[in-house]
Amino acid sequence: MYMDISERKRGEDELRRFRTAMDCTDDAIFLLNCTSMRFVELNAAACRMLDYCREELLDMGPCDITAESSLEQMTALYEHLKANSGSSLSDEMALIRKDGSQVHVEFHQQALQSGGDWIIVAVVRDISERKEAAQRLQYQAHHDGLTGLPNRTLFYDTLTRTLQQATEHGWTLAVLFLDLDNFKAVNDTLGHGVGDDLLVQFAHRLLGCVRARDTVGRLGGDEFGVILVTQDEQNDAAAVACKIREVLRTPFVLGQHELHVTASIGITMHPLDASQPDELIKYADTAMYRAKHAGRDTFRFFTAQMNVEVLARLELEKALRRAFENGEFVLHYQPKVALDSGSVAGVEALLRWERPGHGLVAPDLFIGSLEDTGLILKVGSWIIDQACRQVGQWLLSSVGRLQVSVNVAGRQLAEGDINADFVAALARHGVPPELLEVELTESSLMANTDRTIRTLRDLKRLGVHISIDDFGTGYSSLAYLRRFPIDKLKIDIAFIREVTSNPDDAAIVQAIVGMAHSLKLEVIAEGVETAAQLAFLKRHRCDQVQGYFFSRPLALPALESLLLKDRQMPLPAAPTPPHRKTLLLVDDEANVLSSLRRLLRDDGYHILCAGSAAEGFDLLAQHSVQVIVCDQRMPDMNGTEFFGRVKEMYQDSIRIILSGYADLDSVIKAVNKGAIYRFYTKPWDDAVLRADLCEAFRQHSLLHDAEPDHGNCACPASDYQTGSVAQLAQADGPPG
Ligand SMILES: Nc1nc2c(ncn2[C@@H]2O[C@H](COP(=O)(O)O[C@H]3[C@@H](O)[C@H](n4cnc5c(=O)[nH]c(N)nc54)O[C@@H]3COP(=O)(O)O)[C@@H](O)[C@H]2O)c(=O)[nH]1
Repeated sequence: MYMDISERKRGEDELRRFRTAMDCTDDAIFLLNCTSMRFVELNAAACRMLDYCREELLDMGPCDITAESSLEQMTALYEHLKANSGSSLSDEMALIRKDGSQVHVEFHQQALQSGGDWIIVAVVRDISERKEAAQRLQYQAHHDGLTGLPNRTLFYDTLTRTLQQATEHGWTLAVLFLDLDNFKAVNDTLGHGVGDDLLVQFAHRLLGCVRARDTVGRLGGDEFGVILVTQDEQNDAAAVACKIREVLRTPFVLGQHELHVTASIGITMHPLDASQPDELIKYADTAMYRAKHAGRDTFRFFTAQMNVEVLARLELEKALRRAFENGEFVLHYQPKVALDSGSVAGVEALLRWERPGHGLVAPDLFIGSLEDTGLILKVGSWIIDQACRQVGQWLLSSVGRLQVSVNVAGRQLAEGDINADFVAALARHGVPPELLEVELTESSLMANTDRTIRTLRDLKRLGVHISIDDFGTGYSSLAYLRRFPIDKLKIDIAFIREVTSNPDDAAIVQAIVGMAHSLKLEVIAEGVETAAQLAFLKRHRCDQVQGYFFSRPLALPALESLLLKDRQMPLPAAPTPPHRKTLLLVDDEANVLSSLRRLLRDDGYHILCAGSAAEGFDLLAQHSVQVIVCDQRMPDMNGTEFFGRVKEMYQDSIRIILSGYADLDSVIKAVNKGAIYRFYTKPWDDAVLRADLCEAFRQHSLLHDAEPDHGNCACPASDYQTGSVAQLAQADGPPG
């Protein structure tokens, strides 16, 4: 039996001719069945392009070789081509080779109907070289061919973009303009080849001075630009400028030449100096010229004030580095006094700098710089060692046991190892740990909490005492502070200054003492300067005080002579016993005070006189006063304001205004607030005033004494009926 196979042979011949024709082109050709989404035919160029063999590709679909499109996107595209059969679609995309690498292609696709099926014919051309060439051109147009840095055009574009972001996010930017000093001489004497090498090496060093997000560009010749996103405005910019100067200290090796090169740097700030890119670059250029005129190898800000500030800071930092090496730091000591006994309970070590040509410099002027530069780590360790050494020497001398507290700065706590410092110093000087105390501010505790807790627990285990300095200013609650193993709170000086006259401060101090004691913590008050503050603090059970009232911080010899003379400090006399009837008269006119004193001298009162409201507050802090008579018009504070405060701080007192004129408004307000018990106008009626004072003391005694006074007043009108002498009387009886 014979079969006619001529038809089949013709078909095979056609297919062979078709494949041969397809293989003749360098473009890859893919035929895809739209229903199966599989390739049904492809040419040798397709296999070469993607590095697959024909059989592998015939087992794959378009999604297996494209980097960017999903099946849904492909299907949608093919539906579009089917609907527009006859028209073709061209685009560029990336295909994935067998090894995962990508090849950039340009393709033309068309949909053809074949029987019941739709076939997509894709002709694909490798355009990698063209793309790379375009990219190369683009790069060359924006980069400096010698150093590879962004050129002026790209630097400008980058600055424009960064300025937009800075405006959106409220950042500050610094633009640095750098020019190599004497570069022309290098070119002229050593040749341009050496000059080029120098520029390349300089560019590398420059890149090492900035963070990844900053931009370094070559603006032309030996001029370079830097864009910095700053956090601390001029300090960041100055720090980078210093770093650049520092990296230039190492000589450049150029062939057989070794060159010392410096740069002049100008700095502008956005938004301070300008907000437009060309202005910022121009001003930085101007500032760079100022740096050149200042002698080269330096930097200048465009704004003169910044130069003053930054240069002064840098000068200070340089001097501080020398100070440590030259042993210019010393410790002074300020006594802390126990309020139950009056004895010196310990001393605080306070850093001082004996700066040549400047005398003794207070720490407020340099502690910040020690922290900024990180020098505080070395100086802080030295302070701990010095304090332990001193305690050890005292133990061996007639001074004997004395606790020393040491301030520890935030950065020291966060980055140093104060525990190791104490372990080493205590051992070195043979000192019992309980004779050392650390003072830490609330704010330094708030940062880096976990590490701080570990450090403080270690210190506590060691036996060193822990005190919170400047307490009350750090917005932390006592509940928060309980996480730290604290022994003592030091109330900030801000609350002590007006503690005797400001009801808020008085209330805060009382609350701190009360809460601290309930948590078994000791309390010390700092900045105590007056007997009144001292009396107030003693009365409100503060444990210790420190301040100029007893002693300023002293150099070692002065402290030792104080300690050896008498460790007992004079405490204020005990307040007037409450059973004595104490009357406070407050008037700025001395003759009024002496008339009143004369009038009342036989009535059995302990009379205190104050010439101002301020003196009145001081006397109130130091005595138990039951009745106060105050003038209304006084220069420092009027009577009603005075009594408004007194009412909050000494609620039991009975308060009487004696006025030469009637400012009825404020008096009525004060009466209604319960701040005033009686109001008299001058001249007063002697008998009435005496009788009323007598009654006021009686009322006070009735309300507040365990054993009320039943009338031992010497006043002739002691049986006088209350109320009848008052021009104005408060509505709801005596305050209390
Ligand atoms: N990290 C470190 N900080 C230290 C160190 N030594 C000091 N300091 C801190 O510097 C700040 C200023 O200290 P100083 O100039 O020594 O002032 C202290 C006292 O002189 C001052 N003081 C004391 N009594 C009074 C007073 O009655 N009135 C008044 N106006 N000032 C007074 O207070 C300062 C002590 O403060 P404190 O530490 O909070 O107890 C200061 O913040 C120091 O902490 C150090 O070695 N390391």
